[in-house]
Amino acid sequence: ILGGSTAGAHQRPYMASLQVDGHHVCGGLLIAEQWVLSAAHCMEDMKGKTFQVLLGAHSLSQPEPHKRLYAVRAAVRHPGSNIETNDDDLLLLQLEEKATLSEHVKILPFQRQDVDVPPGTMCEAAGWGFTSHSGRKPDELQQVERPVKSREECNRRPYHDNTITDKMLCTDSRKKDTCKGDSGGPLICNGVAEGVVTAGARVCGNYKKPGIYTRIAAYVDWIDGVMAAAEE
Ligand SMILES: NCc1cccc(Nc2n[nH]c3ncnc(Nc4cccc(O)c4)c23)c1
Repeated sequence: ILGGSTAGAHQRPYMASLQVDGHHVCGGLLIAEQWVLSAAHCMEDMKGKTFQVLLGAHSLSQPEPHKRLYAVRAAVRHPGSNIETNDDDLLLLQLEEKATLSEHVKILPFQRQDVDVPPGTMCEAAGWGFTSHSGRKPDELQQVERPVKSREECNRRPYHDNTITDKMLCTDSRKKDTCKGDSGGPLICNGVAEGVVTAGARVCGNYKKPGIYTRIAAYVDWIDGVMAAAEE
């Protein structure tokens, strides 16, 4: 997160850190006791390694009583996701067991009504991604407030030039923005998860490349279907 601030400890108890070999690679959000939603692109640099999911954390390094690493029983990428585009950039991770819910670990409701968030709505992104262009990695969860940018404007030059579909939304990215390591994390508007961070042009903090999010409401049937079909 560029231009943001340290979140209050455990004030975002739905935040997940996707870890490979003990290192944070992406964000995620707890949407059910045994399910974390993230971004399909987060599985790209895995080379067959395995994910673990960290829940209940504020600091990535310090011992915290409610912090716990979960093994992943299943990783389901959206069938439409691919490395060339931002389309359908969603990943569902089934935890090895149900998460122990507490004040520090909670489920975040997501938007089920497929209606665009009105442009200008102030939303929040959070994550442990880069806090500087030089690639500084925070130890504690960061957050930033961003206004939604209309799809019509986001699709103009010099912005994203007609690559933003109805299943994506944009936020202004001048100075304050998501960045590497924030992919997969939530965009929260009025207390409800509306989007999942996608890297898009991978540019951070440049007003010409607004932040792009996958609109969760456009994938409710897929999400419900995967969770319902998964075996215990
Ligand atoms: N703001 C959109 C957004 C959301 C999520 C991730 C991303 N960026 C990235 N996703 N993956 C990446 N691999 C390498 N570099 C990357 N961005 C980068 C790194 C250092 C300086 C800088 O200005 C930009 C990214 C960008």
